Amino acid sequence: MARIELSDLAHSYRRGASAPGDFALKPMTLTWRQGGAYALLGPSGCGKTTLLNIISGLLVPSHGRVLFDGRDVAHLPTEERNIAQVFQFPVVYDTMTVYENLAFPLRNRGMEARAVDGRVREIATLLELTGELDRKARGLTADAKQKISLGRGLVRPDVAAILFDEPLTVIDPQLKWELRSKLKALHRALDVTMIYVTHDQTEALTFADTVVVMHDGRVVQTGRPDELFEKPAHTFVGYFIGSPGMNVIPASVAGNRVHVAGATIELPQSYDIPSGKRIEIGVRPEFATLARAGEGVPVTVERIDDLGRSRLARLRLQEHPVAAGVPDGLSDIGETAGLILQPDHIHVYADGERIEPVPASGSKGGRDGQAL
Ligand SMILES: Nc1ncnc2c1ncn2[C@@H]1O[C@H](COP(=O)(O)OP(=O)(O)OP(=O)(O)O)[C@@H](O)[C@H]1O
Repeated sequence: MARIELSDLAHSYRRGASAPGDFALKPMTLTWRQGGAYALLGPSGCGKTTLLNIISGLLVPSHGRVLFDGRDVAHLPTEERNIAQVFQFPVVYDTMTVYENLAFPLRNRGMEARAVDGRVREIATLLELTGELDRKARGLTADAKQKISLGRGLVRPDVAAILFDEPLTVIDPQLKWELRSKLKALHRALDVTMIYVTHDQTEALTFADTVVVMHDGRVVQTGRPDELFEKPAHTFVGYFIGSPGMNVIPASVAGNRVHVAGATIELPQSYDIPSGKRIEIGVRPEFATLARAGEGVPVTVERIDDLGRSRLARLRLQEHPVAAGVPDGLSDIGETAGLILQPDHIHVYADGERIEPVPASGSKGGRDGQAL
């Protein structure tokens, strides 16, 4: 078990890389605490696998250090890092029984037979594989094989961390729910650091205590699922998490006043707006409400989606798409309408980064690296 620190880490697949665009991973400093359940979340191509491969030892970073409990392992191969990995597709020995597959990583490390048996049965119970232990892996379904792969990843009691790379991709949707909650329970039972890579926000938010959101080779936010929802640190996080995502609207902000499309909204706090940056406000559809024309910010109605228990308006604010709730009593909605944004749920962004309101005390904190 280990605390994993990535210190000034960056990676480029190109030789002589210098421009930011050359880097699959831009410089980052992160600490993953022992025993945490982490999800590494981001769209395809944002650098998740690159980061995971650097932690596991499949890739040597072009810059920076990878510390396991303070020891630099950046140049050590996977076998010397004490890491367990579960990949997208099952890795099982078809000719072995389920029991032998689960026992393999333990026997390989010279664990004595009685301890192997105890551990294999413990993991089999947790994954509900006890009834299958004597069956050959060959002939099992892809779902069952992936369960064995998960078991092989989880079986070693001595690992520094278990890395999961989109492990539920091949799993039937119904079983996905079950396995995800099982993984969460296993995490609690085994007290091991788990890093779970996914591009699926539901998987990330239901599995992890801490979600690390990546975008374009950078970590744009780390936080609890509710923090990512309530205070997206970057417009990308607001947009990527939530369904539909956060509305991002160009605006001008002065002190505690937001000016958008000719309307003015007073915010509960003031902002120091940096000059020369793109200023936007972000507000989730949950805190945006459709109103009659003449109220709030003028918008054009594109359509109203009936979601059964509620209605969602798809709007245009000038040329920008916006989603907002429709109050129960509002009917006969024409092409033009108004939009009410809840001031205490409006965030202000400069070049995509969230700006904190001016603190009442006037003190500002600095930040070096991120402790996850
Ligand atoms: N072996 C490689 N050689 C060159 N470029 C690579 C290599 N592997 C990845 N890249 C590039 O690095 C960037 C990050 O890729 P990476 O696979 O880490 O992203 P990802 O978030 O895991 O995406 P996906 O979910 O599609 O695997 C991408 O631009 C990709 O094209």
